[in-house]
Amino acid sequence: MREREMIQAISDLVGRKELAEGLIRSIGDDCAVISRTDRSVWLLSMDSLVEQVHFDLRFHPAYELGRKAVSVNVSDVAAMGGRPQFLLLSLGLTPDRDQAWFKEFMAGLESACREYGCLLIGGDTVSSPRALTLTLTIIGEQDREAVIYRSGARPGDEIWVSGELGLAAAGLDLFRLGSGLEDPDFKPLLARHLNPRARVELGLALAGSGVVRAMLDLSDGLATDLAHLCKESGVGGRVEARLLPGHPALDRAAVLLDRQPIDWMIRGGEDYELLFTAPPAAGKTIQTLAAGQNVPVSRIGWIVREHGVVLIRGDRDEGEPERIDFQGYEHC
Ligand SMILES: Nc1ncnc2c1ncn2[C@@H]1O[C@H](COP(=O)(O)OP(=O)(O)O)[C@@H](O)[C@H]1O
Ligand SMILES: Cc1ncc(C[n+]2csc(CCOP(=O)(O)OP(=O)(O)O)c2C)c(N)n1
Ligand SMILES: [Mg+2]
Repeated sequence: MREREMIQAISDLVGRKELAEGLIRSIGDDCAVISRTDRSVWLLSMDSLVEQVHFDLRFHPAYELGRKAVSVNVSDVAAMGGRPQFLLLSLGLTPDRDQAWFKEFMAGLESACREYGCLLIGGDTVSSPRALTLTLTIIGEQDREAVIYRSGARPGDEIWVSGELGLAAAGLDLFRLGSGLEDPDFKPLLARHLNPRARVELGLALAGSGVVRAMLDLSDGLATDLAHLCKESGVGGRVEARLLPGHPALDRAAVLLDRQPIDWMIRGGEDYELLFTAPPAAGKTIQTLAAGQNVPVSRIGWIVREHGVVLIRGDRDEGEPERIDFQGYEHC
């Protein structure tokens, strides 16, 4: 059974029940949404990092791992346009982790918490015989009306993405193959895998703007995450390859490793950028707002009525369209 089918089965099982009092959104978005006050809601999500699945301790320093564990969780709150507030941390510690490692890990975790303005308020500590596991629960908040769901995209919307795509996946491949690790040009790629940052301020600004119809964060890669957004919205997406935001180092790494940059950009995963849709008239507002945050944003395609996610290579009219739905990272 695949990861997607498993989550669907879980959702079908518990989704049959009526929404409990105060529950606004359960399984299916980046966070569950629960009523907080008349005007505001809590946003809740959890993400695990598992040794050998999400990180390799041979090249992942403890400090950066502590930061990443926080950032990937905070990113799910940013994806709803929320403000991160509290964290719970469950540690499954293997016998090979010494005190120096643990101190560095906690220093990284603490620095990220400080940066995002959230507090660690509890958790659990257990032993794990083989794989180190780091599971965090994040709690954020936002005004009820400002929360941005995956389900709001409408035909005619433009599709936007923050930052650049594919860097973390390229960095991971460099680490795996032990290539180019001393090359200063590749630093941004390696750093993006080890220590991504969540786009909290941009998410908040987009939520405040009122012009964004749907949003999520990119963890599994554009091909999968845009498919999630489209499925939840009951629409399809068209993406133009030439509009995807890359990075000069991606092209160099692709030559070195004999890979295609576009594969990293659409299938690689762990970008932790925001993917969102808005009507064309909102384009100016979005550009101005992102410029104010010093975050690049790119319009990469548009939403259509017909289901499916299609990549257009070459020009809009003559490129061969290619279905890419759910071609990103999958666990099972
Ligand atoms: N084991 C599970 N039990 C209940 N809900 C789950 C489980 N795994 C995933 N989900 C829910 O399914 C949705 C998709 O999960 P996931 O793909 O991990 O989201 P994301 O990529 O944003 O972290 C989320 O709403 C999440 O809360
Ligand atoms: C050692 C190692 N191998 C492979 C990967 C690549 N990888 C692992 S999980 C993942 C996708 C994102 O993780 P996931 O747990 O699916 O995050 P979520 O969608 O739940 O937020 C990727 C690209 C990695 N980061 N480290
Ligand atoms: Mg997410």
